[in-house]
Amino acid sequence: MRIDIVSIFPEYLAALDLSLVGKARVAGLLDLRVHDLRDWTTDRHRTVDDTPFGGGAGMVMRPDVWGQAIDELTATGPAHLVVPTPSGATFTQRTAEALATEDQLVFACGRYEGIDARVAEHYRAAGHRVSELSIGDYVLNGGEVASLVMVEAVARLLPGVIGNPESLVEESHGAAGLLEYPVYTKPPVWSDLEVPDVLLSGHHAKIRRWRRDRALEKTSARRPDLIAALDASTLDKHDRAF
Ligand SMILES: NC(=S)c1ccno1
Repeated sequence: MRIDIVSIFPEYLAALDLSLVGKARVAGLLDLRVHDLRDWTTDRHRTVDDTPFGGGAGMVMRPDVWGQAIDELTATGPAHLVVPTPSGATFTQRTAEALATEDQLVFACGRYEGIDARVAEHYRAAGHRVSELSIGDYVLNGGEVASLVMVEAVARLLPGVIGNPESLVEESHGAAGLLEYPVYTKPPVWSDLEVPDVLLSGHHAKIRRWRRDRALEKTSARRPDLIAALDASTLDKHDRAF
């Protein structure tokens, strides 16, 4: 997969050189490129914004500059344009799974009051998939942090990035559709708190059942909406599997 991220603060994306995503790039599992939007400007001040039509506070990012950038970055084939915005559809694990199947993602990091609406409109009309996505109901100063979040969520799903793909199944919001059960490691007693006996029993069926019950318990308490979204067959599968 190729991922392009365009920003006026490319250094914001330096975190993607680190840890699992950084290792995946070095290993060739992910072709991730970060670009400075100002490289597509043509004036001496490298201007990327202007005042909003209709008035109002702040500045709007110009469509012509974004158009030059996205045209160049999508020239090699069908790319999915992702625009992080608080007015977008909610980004979830299911969204990450869908984006992880794409050949190329282009993240357009808006700043100021956002990107001229015609950019998304133009690329939809040109046949590109365009997703305006929000990582939550709050406002950031730009799309860079949201892009970091979404790129990490997508990249970790790519083959070879996570050491043990099995761990993707039982983690929160994974295939099981639940929040993850509580996890423990050595020492067996810490701060007068003991690890649950069943986890020390070596009885794998009981451990699976205990984990399933804790996952259901936690999900029911914290995210009853996820329980409601599970169809009966999934819940039944939980009973059969644990
Ligand atoms: N909530 C999101 S994705 C966002 C982007 C910019 N500001 O907020």
